[in-house]
Amino acid sequence: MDFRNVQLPREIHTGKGVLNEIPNLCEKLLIPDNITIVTGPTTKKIAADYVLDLLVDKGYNVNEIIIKEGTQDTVDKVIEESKDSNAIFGIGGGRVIDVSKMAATNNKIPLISVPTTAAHDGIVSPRASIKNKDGSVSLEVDAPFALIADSEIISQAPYRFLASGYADIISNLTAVEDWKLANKLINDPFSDSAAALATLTAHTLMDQADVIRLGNCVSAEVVVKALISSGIAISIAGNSRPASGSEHKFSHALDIIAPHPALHGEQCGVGTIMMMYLQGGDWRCVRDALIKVNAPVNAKELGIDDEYIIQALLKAHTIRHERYTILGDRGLTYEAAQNIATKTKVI
Ligand SMILES: NC(=O)C1=CN([C@@H]2O[C@H](COP(=O)(O)OP(=O)(O)OC[C@H]3O[C@@H](n4cnc5c(N)ncnc54)[C@H](OP(=O)(O)O)[C@@H]3O)[C@@H](O)[C@H]2O)C=CC1
Ligand SMILES: O=C(CO)COP(=O)(O)O
Ligand SMILES: [Zn+2]
Repeated sequence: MDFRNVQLPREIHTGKGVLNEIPNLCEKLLIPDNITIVTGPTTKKIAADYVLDLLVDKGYNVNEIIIKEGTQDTVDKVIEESKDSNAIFGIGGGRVIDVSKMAATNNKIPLISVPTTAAHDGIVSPRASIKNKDGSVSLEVDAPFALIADSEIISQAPYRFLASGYADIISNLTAVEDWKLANKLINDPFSDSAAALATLTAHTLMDQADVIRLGNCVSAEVVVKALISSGIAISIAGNSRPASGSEHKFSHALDIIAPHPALHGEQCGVGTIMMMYLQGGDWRCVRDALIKVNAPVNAKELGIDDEYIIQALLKAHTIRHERYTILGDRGLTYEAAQNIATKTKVI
């Protein structure tokens, strides 16, 4: 029999002001004495210092590490500096949370994920993306032990992050189609329940564009809950297949090629429009939903030159080559790439 461990967070707290629940949560989770907070220079002031005071008031010894990069060197530094800690709090954006996930997994201690934006489903998934000389590598890690997502803080972040999280969820639509294709063509293991959850989450958000565009606490909570569902779909699948297909390959390629890449979810949203065109789906409907939430739908709005879009389309199939998608083994010709991007109004 094939046993697999599906890892899910044990505690999920979302809503306005949930940061204040952190001391009681620590008590409930029986976290003993020493806590490491990993944060960034901006997010330190937005949330980490506040949490640090709450924890110190509760009697904890707290060590705060401020990181600026999501590289292996940074991970190694956090592993070393948190080796005597009983838990890590990752308080910040995706980079901070991924470095925290890596360190917590390595040191076999629980990670409490405290996102300050809802820009992608990495806030809760058992994956970490670490930068290297070839761009980045996506690694399997322990899922966060708990998630504390304060919708007030998340709604006060620049609106762009929320639209990015929305687009990252919409990209589940093409990811799942790619996964079905790979299952039919090369017998790639497929999970009906993970695919159904990922697709349902994307459809639910498609219908909620008018709520998201308001950028308030309710919008933040709707996106956070969708990101949680998507992260759970990844946990059930045991890999990122339900949430990452050809559109993510395009975004990963842009991260390598474009001199100034846009946000992860923004790029995935534009990739979804083009890959859905290739898959024969209703790409106009995806485009309309992204326009409604003010997410980028073309090269200009991404702030990326047309030529980099074409180059990323040409490179996309080489990223994580073993993951079969609509791009096939050989990828696109220059003419096909140009045609897809033009037809979908991306360039
Ligand atoms: N694990 C996974 O499955 C996934 C991981 N990723 C990874 O996540 C990273 C991208 O994450 P993302 O969150 O977009 O970006 P970053 O974590 O890089 O954060 C971008 C900037 O936003 C700042 N910031 C964070 N929160 C706020 C806030 N509330 N108000 C104002 N500024 C804020 C950060 O501050 P500060 O300088 O303090 O950090 C940083 O300067 C990449 O490394 C990517 O590879 C992407 C998708 C999935
Ligand atoms: O971004 C992700 C899901 O939204 C994770 O994707 P990757 O596994 O391609 O890094
Ligand atoms: Zn993503």
